[in-house]
Amino acid sequence: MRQETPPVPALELISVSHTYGARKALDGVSFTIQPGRFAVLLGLNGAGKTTLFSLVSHLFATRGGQIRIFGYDIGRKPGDALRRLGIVFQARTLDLDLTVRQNLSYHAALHGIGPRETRRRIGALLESIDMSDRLNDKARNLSGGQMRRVEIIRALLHRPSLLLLDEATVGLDVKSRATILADIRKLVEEEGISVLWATHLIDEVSDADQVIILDKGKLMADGGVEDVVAATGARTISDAFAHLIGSPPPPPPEEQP
Ligand SMILES: Nc1ncnc2c1ncn2[C@@H]1O[C@H](COP(=O)(O)OP(=O)(O)OP(=O)(O)O)[C@@H](O)[C@H]1O
Repeated sequence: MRQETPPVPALELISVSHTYGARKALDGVSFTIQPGRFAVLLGLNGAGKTTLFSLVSHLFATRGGQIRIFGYDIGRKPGDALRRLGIVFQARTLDLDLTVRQNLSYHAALHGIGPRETRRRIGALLESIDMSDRLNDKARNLSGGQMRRVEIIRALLHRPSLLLLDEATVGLDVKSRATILADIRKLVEEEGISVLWATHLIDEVSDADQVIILDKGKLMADGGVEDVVAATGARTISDAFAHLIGSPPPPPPEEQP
């Protein structure tokens, strides 16, 4: 009988640790995300999500453990690994004095994409987020939600297979949050892209997601929503999260005072 070879994971962390001086930000974290999966990295402020993103994107060197993107070790084969990775950081990174076109073209040039192909990709991606008419607007004239969506399509310009988003909906209104989350879920469904979505908001988790819970640098749970709920003996993922981190999860922003 022919044995099926298992797919190469989109992302693999093996015993990853990171310290800032004496402070341990990540402590032996291991998990795997399979291709085409939407994985939510759930943790409160200070859990270690941004540190983890900095290691996966090679901003920091991995000193403890190993990170592989589609089988490529980020330390040994950074070019091969990073080519497959798109990333949207928590902090805003558009140049406000440049137009949408200039912000996007600059990123495409960094990835060696030619001018004609750049124009084609920018046109198609802007259309997909219904922002074709904003091509020549300065970034500073966009709303917070529009800026985020431009950052997301910028991260997709070089056609990555794995997309990382760090608290992508922070500071946005309810409608923009829902639109962005729905757009990303559509990408997973239609393009088979793999996503690691970092958030502290439990309402961004959906039943079909893989959920990875971090607390104070430690991996507390990793699995399908149903499995994580069952493993903690809770009734909902919100209760499971509260149980694992030892405090009630923060309410969604619209319920915050
Ligand atoms: N440059 C730094 N120097 C020292 N300590 C740091 C630094 N960056 C982060 N830390 C600490 O490392 C831990 C993890 O922080 P990190 O920013 O990765 O968490 P996070 O889950 O992304 O939180 P947030 O959502 O607030 O950004 C925290 O205790 C934080 O104070």
